[in-house]
Amino acid sequence: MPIIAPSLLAADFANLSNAIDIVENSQADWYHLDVMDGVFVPNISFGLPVISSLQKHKKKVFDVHLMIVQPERYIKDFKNVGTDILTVHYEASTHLHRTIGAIKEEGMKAGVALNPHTPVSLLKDTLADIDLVCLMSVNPGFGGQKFIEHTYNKISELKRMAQEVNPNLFIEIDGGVGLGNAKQLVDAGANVLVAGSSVFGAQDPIATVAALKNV
Ligand SMILES: O=C(CO)[C@@H](O)[C@H](O)COP(=O)(O)O
Ligand SMILES: [Co+2]
Repeated sequence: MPIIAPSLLAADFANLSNAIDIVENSQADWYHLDVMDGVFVPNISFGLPVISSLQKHKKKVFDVHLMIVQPERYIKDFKNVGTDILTVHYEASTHLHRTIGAIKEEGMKAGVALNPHTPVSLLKDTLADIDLVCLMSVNPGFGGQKFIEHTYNKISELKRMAQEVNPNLFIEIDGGVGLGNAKQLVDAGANVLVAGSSVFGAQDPIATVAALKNV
């Protein structure tokens, strides 16, 4: 069964306690928290103070997706607000190997996200040290976008690479994921599905999470 990580970007920010209830009372496994700085991506979402407030109410895992420049500057800060898995973008990380090490030194799992245009082969020399690869299946910055079909090829290639050096790798798909493509993504090798609008935009978010979990 895939890990389901609802993205709070699609939740009602005036009613975040409802979003917490949905994650905690459903078969969701992780909170996916999209942090955007308006520089790496053309949008600004939320940051440390909001995540700190959520921390007091959560029991499940915080999967933080940093869409910011110089993510290495904030590793300790995200640890301090309860982050379990910290994902930085390949494209924003000049010294990726050092950043991965620094995340792990803080006791978090280390993730690397790839934009749709970034080939998975670029992770050849770091894959053994990474806990999670987040394949962006939309251009980062916004929820509710159309899934990019080429992602299936990237999943298969990454799965092949991981089988050799890191068979427990989390292969996370982020963007445009819903009931229409979840099974095909899992069949291709994904084991973590991020779902924003397909969960929080659904009539029954808890039932939608259950359906995604049981594809
Ligand atoms: O990181 C991002 C967008 O940049 C995602 O996590 C979105 O929040 C996913 O939203 P949906 O495509 O599922 O609506
Ligand atoms: Co994300």
